[in-house]
Amino acid sequence: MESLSPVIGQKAIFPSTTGYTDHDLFSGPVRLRTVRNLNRACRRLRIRVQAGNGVSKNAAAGVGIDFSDPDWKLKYSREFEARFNIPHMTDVFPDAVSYPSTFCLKMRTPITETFAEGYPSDEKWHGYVNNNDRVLLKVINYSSPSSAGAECIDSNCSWVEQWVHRAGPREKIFFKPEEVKAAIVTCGGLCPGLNDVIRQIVITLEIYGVKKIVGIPFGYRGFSEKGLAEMPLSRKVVQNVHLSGGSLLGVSRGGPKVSDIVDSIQERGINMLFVLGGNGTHAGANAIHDECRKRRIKAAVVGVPKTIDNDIMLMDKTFGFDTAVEEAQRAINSAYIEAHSAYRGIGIVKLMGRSSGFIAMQASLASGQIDICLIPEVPFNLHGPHGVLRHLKYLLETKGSAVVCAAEGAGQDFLEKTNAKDASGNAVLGDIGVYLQQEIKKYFKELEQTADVKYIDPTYMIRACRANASDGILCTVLGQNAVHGAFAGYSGITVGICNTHYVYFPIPEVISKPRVVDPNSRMWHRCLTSTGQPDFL
Ligand SMILES: Nc1ncnc2c1ncn2[C@@H]1O[C@H](COP(=O)(O)OP(=O)(O)OP(=O)(O)O)[C@@H](O)[C@H]1O
Ligand SMILES: O=P(O)(O)OC[C@H]1O[C@](O)(CO)[C@@H](O)[C@@H]1O
Ligand SMILES: [Mg+2]
Repeated sequence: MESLSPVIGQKAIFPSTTGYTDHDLFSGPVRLRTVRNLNRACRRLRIRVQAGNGVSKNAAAGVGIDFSDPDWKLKYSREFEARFNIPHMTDVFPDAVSYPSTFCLKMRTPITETFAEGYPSDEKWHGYVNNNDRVLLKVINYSSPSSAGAECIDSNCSWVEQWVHRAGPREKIFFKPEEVKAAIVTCGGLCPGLNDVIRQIVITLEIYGVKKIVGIPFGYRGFSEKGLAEMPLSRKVVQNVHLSGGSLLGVSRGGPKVSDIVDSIQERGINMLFVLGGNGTHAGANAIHDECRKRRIKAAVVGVPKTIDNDIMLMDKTFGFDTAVEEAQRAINSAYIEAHSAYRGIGIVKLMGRSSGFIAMQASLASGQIDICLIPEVPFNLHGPHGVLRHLKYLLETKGSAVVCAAEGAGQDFLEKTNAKDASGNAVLGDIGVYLQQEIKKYFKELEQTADVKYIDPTYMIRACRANASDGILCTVLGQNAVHGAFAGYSGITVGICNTHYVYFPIPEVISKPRVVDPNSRMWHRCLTSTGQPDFL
């Protein structure tokens, strides 16, 4: 089929031409100077958005689509359906046999040891999800490309429905529970909720009747490193693990080649693999899925996206993000109290967020204590008449104190590049927090003005904690749905929440690029409104 999607995994997007309205920005009392600055911000933001914001929106728009074709919408929908098709075991094994699901909550007979009497099932139970059920990926019908945050396919912002697969238990399953050996692995950095997801996967597997469940220790490394033994898992083992942060199984970056991982999967007889991690981990999971197909191994590889950075495409949020934001507020509050109590105090908080400023933006919004929020997606000047330093001077003169929240990926252009990489190949970033602290001190020293600068770096504290209630629930649903997806015979998929519903995505679609804050989104505009910060360009 002719490719109609402009860029795989990327929607064709027309940028807003107006950015935001005066009403949106000036709904609260704003100082005159700030109004002037915000006006300038509007103009500059507009220019920047049109220039592309890193992701060249204009360049992506309409590429490959013949809008003069009266059927272009139909073709786009078909192409979309194909892109978001979720790989199934029957793609490779057309004769794969299905069985009535052993997941049936209505007939609560205890799971028998052997299923010798046949699988428990209840055909009248309406708790299953039909394979043809779909969830709408985009729910806003933008009337114009100039609407804030508009993501359009054509220049009229025509409405084209985009459906993705609904997650949940299916009536037919493609694995006999007694033949399943399920493994769980957690990779990358820590994230609140890892233990909650592990727990739910184990509990749900047991409900299906699976007896062989193991944890692979310390991420993908656990597949190859000697001395790292599988950890047997059961409801009893995981019962209370969600009460603490971290990962029961341990995490790591780097590790063996995909072919070595698949060798190990074959040797161990694993036929269900649940992979908890971020974009790198999912790239690995997809490669494992591909390699299993190549070798004609009947295995289901299912991901559960984990990242406090919230940088995974297409989903409302990833688990752990809410908790990280909540924890981040504690650091912001401390910085605020320090700054507020000091004579001409300035507090700086650096938060995680390698390429996405979601934590910094949301924590700034939630706390209401931030005067300047700096994120990787929005460039800024430190020096000069419109720079951050000049604004800090203004804040000290008018408010007496100021608090800055910076995402770790912000302002990297100011820092010396080292080309250093971590074990997974991720760039090691310079410390923007330390740099800001130094530059602020220098600036006020040169002005011969007092500035009491306090720097807080709560980095690991915001992700090493236990999941909060909302993340706990999200983890529960995602963990359960991961198991349902595997039993349904899907592989190379990941689970997510989409417009409050739960869905399965093919892995490549969610890792095609990092999800970033759209500087033209209502949320970033709300953040600017809340902080009152000007454009720093
Ligand atoms: N393209 C890839 N193909 C195969 N494996 C990969 C790929 N990228 C990363 N990995 C593996 O995935 C694991 C986790 O990757 P990484 O350290 O980048 O964390 P992540 O999953 O992106 O999570 P985080 O959000 O914490 O960064 C590592 O073991 C790494 O070797
Ligand atoms: O120090 P570590 O464990 O490599 O993790 C740091 C990284 O993990 C993340 O939290 C998730 O990718 C990033 O924001 C951060 O750069
Ligand atoms: Mg990553």
